[in-house]
Amino acid sequence: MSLSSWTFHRSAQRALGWIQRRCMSVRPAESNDKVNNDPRKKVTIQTLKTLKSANIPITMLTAYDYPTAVSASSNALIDVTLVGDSLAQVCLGYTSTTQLTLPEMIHHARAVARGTTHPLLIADMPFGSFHVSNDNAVENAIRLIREGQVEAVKLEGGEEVVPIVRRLTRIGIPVMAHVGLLPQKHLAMSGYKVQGRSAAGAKRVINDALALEDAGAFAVLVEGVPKELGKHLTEKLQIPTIGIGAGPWTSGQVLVWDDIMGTWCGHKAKFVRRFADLKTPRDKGVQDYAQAIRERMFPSEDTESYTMDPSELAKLSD
Ligand SMILES: Nc1nc(=O)c2c([nH]1)NC[C@@H]1CN(c3ccc(C(=O)N[C@@H](CCC(=O)O)C(=O)O)cc3)CN21
Ligand SMILES: CC(C)C(=O)C(=O)O
Ligand SMILES: [Mg+2]
Repeated sequence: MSLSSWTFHRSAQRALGWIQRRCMSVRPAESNDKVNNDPRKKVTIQTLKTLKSANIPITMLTAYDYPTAVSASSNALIDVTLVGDSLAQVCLGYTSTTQLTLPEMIHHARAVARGTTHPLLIADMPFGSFHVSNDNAVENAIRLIREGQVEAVKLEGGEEVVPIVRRLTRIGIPVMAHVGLLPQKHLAMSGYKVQGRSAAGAKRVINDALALEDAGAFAVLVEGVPKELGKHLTEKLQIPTIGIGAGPWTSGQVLVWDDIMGTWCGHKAKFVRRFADLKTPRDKGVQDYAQAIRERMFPSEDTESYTMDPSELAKLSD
């Protein structure tokens, strides 16, 4: 594609996106003027801080490919799109997130980036991509930004990842921290268990979160903790908290795409709410399609087939 037609293509795409988004829903009217009611307006790290201070819940949803990214961008209500390493399980069929590689994450992040408009775009740093050394963590975070085309990275861990978070934020890579239940540690923890139920456990999570805020994290994701701890952390931290299984009082909430759509067939955690049931109509679509072929009901001779001019057809048997 030539440079001028490429430029035209991009600006036409942008204009089309603008028109589409203008036609889509905006936030409820009762929200105040701090809210991003303008779907053309890009959500930034500053937006998230403003939302926390205005006490307006931050909305975050995972996406793993172009169509899910387009859907997550389809109205102004979603603030953040996360290319979570849950990608491993819900999209790639691995048994855990520890099996996901950095090239796989980059491949999906790029696709999500192509479909993302106003939401802030964040990718998880996969297991092993930030543990070997600080230099290696920086290299891999740069790959996610440059090749994966995301705007920030998220990484799991407490005090042990503070030096990495400090290094990344200092060189201008925004970091979302992730504390509480850490799925990448399921092997060491013998499963997925709610964290911080005891006072001592809760203090560990609080100290982790405070250290990560001090290291420069712009927000902290809090997974699988009692609701009281979710509230306490949100009050104690300056930066926004995004909860998943952390109760209703965090600065925002996140869930996995397939969990809200009802298409995930594996274990359903207590914190999951299905907001749609797409599995039933999806599987019925497959069944109806196959059945129509078997019964020679597809394709229709009239409306779904091409025709040949009869005179040309006659020549075939000459
Ligand atoms: N579909 C899906 N949704 C997710 O939220 C998710 C993934 N996959 N994969 C990556 C991680 C793994 N996550 C998980 C996995 C299991 C539990 C879980 O079974 N929790 C128990 C806690 C029991 C307890 O300690 O009391 C539960 O029953 O809710 C929680 C989070 C969250 N992430
Ligand atoms: C569950 C969310 C928080 C996540 O980290 C993921 O989707 O990988
Ligand atoms: Mg994750």
